[in-house]
Amino acid sequence: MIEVLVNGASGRMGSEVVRSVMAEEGLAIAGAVDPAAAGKDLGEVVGIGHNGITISPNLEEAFKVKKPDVVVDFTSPKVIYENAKFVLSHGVNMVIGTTGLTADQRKELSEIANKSGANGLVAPNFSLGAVLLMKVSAEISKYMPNAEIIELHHNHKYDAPSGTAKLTAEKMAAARTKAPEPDETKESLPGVRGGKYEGITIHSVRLPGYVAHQEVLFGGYGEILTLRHDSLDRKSFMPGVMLACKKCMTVKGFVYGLENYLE
Ligand SMILES: NC(=O)c1ccc[n+]([C@@H]2O[C@H](COP(=O)([O-])OP(=O)(O)OC[C@H]3O[C@@H](n4cnc5c(N)ncnc54)[C@H](O)[C@@H]3O)[C@@H](O)[C@H]2O)c1
Ligand SMILES: O=C(O)C1=N[C@H](C(=O)O)CCC1
Repeated sequence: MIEVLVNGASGRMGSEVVRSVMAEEGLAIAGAVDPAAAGKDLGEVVGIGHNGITISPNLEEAFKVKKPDVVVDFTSPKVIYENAKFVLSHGVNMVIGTTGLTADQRKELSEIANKSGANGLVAPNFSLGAVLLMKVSAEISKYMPNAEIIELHHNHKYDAPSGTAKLTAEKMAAARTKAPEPDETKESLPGVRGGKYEGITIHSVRLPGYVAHQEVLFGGYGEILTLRHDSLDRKSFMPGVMLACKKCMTVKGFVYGLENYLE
C-alpha cells in the first residue's frame, strides 16, 4: 500500500484528492495538512464522515506522526517552494499540482531530490485533455507559429497566467521552426492585448462559474484553427493525480508535466 499525505487537504483540490485516495486501490491516506483546518477530523472536513485522522497544521508536525511514501501538494504559489524543499530534503516522493514554481526553483528542487533520492512530478494540469491540448498545440506551432492563448478560470485563482498556459506557451515556442509575425496594434488601454511569452500572447480571464478552461488560437493564411479544453469538474484531475502517486514511487528523477508519466 502506498501511503499518501495530502497537503492543502481542506482546499478545493486537496479535499477531492483525499476522497479519491481513499477510494483508490493501492493507495491509503497517511496524513493530511492544512493550517485552515488543523486539529479537525479529516473525514468530516472532506464530507465523508468521521474517520479519526486529525489534520496537522504543517508538514513538520505531520511527519512526526507518520512519514509518508508520497506527499501530494495542492496549496498555494506562495508556499509551494518551501513545502517542496521540506518534503524532498526528507527523501519523500512528491506530486506537485500547485502552480507558481519558477524554472530556477524547479532546478533547485531537482538538485535537492537527486541528493536525497526522492522522486517528484510538477504538473500544472492533471487532466488528460489538457495534456493532449498542450501536445497538439506544440505540434501545430511547427506549421502555424502565430498563436494566442486564452485561459479562463474561477475568480478565486491566485495566479495569472495559469500554470497550464505557461507550459503550453513554453512547449509551443520550443517546437516552432519560424518566428511568429508581429502584429501592428498599438494599445490605447494598457494591458488590453494581454501578456506575451516569446511572441505568444496570453489572456487570463477570471470569472465565477469557470473551473479551468483553455483555448489556443492559431492564425494562418486566410484560416484560423481553434483548440479548446474544458475541465467542468475537479474530478477531471483525479485520474492523473492517482496515476502520479503510483508512478512517482518508481520513475526516477524530478520531472515537469504529466506527460512524463504517461509515455
Ligand atoms: N495541477 C492541476 O491539475 C491543478 C488543478 C487545480 C488547481 N491547481 C493548483 O492547485 C493550487 C491549489 O488550488 P485550490 O483551488 O485547491 O486552492 P484552495 O485555496 O481551494 O486550497 C488550497 C489549500 O491550501 C491550504 N494551505 C495554504 N497554505 C498552506 C500551507 N503552507 N500548508 C498546507 N496547506 C496550506 C489552504 O488553507 C487551502 O485549504 C493552485 O496553485 C492551483 O492553481 C492545479
Ligand atoms: O483552479 C486552478 O487554479 C487551476 N490551475 C491550474 C493552472 O494554473 O494551470 C490548472 C487547473 C486549475
